[in-house]
Amino acid sequence: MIVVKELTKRYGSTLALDQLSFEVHPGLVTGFLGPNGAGKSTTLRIILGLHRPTSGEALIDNRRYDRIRRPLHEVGAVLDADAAHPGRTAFHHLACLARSNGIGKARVTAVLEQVGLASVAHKRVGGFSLGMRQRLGIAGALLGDPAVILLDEPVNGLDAAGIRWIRSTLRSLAAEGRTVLLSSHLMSEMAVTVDQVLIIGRGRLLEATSVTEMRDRFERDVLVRSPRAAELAPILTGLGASVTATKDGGLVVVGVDAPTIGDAAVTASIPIHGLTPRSATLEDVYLEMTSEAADYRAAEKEAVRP
Ligand SMILES: Nc1ncnc2c1ncn2[C@@H]1O[C@H](COP(=O)(O)OP(=O)(O)OP(=O)(O)O)[C@@H](O)[C@H]1O
Repeated sequence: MIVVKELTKRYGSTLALDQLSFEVHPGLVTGFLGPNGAGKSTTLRIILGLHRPTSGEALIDNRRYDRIRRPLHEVGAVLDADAAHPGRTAFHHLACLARSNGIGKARVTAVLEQVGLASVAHKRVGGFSLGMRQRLGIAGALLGDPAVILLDEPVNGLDAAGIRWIRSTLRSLAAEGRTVLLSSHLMSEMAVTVDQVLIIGRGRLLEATSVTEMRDRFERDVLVRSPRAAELAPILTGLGASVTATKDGGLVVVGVDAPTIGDAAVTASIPIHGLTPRSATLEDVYLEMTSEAADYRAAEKEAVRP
């Protein structure tokens, strides 16, 4: 389990993290989302002891990363798909990593097998596609069989097959009881991959919830069109709906679903000309949540332009 407690990080005058707190639980895939510059990489780097927080702390199973004696056995991370030297073979790259952590070659062979790179184990990394390099990164993260796995933007630039592979790999790692945290700035990619989402903007936590909860919460309304809308409205209100008339004579109905509205109209012999359920996509919700933070960054970049 990862616990982030009131993390604040300043880079000079930039407040990258502002009292950020959250928990990441085992057995689930958790997405760490936020627009560019929101503070995701900074947070991951602090969790991994690569940056020092200005204040607050990040704990992995109750310890700071720099207090963990055999880190590769407890935390596996992929921050950059290009971390491996292009002149080395996949096997050599992993073998070096393994040796420095007291891990044997049999484990190297096993993780190469696990990520589907066994057939190219002795090929140079320089000739690998992004998808293969990403698999190699994950193989490195899995070397020590860690309970916690952190990935920074793992699906960035991958093709559909690569994304599908990452998704199923992360799901099975979580199903084994591991804590899996991955960052992304794209909700669309995360919606089908993660169970939980942590959304940040301007270094602050905006939302911590499950994907299912987020979908339910933001299910929107039904747009109803009827030549006798004025008669239909009180009937729907009587069913517990909240009904608002639009300027062009439609009804926006919240609280009852489209079939219920249709049935009520038939019972009252009121003709219906349109019945449109409108649910926000997770992407809409995410963009709405983070728009202020994104605008702030865009404005900031605009301001420094010559
Ligand atoms: N080493 C650094 N020195 C100065 N400022 C930094 C440094 N690292 C990050 N920042 C700033 O801190 C803020 C958070 O950056 P961070 O890279 O953590 O965001 P992010 O959410 O990972 O963004 P992205 O999706 O673009 O990678 C940004 O304003 C960034 O410019």
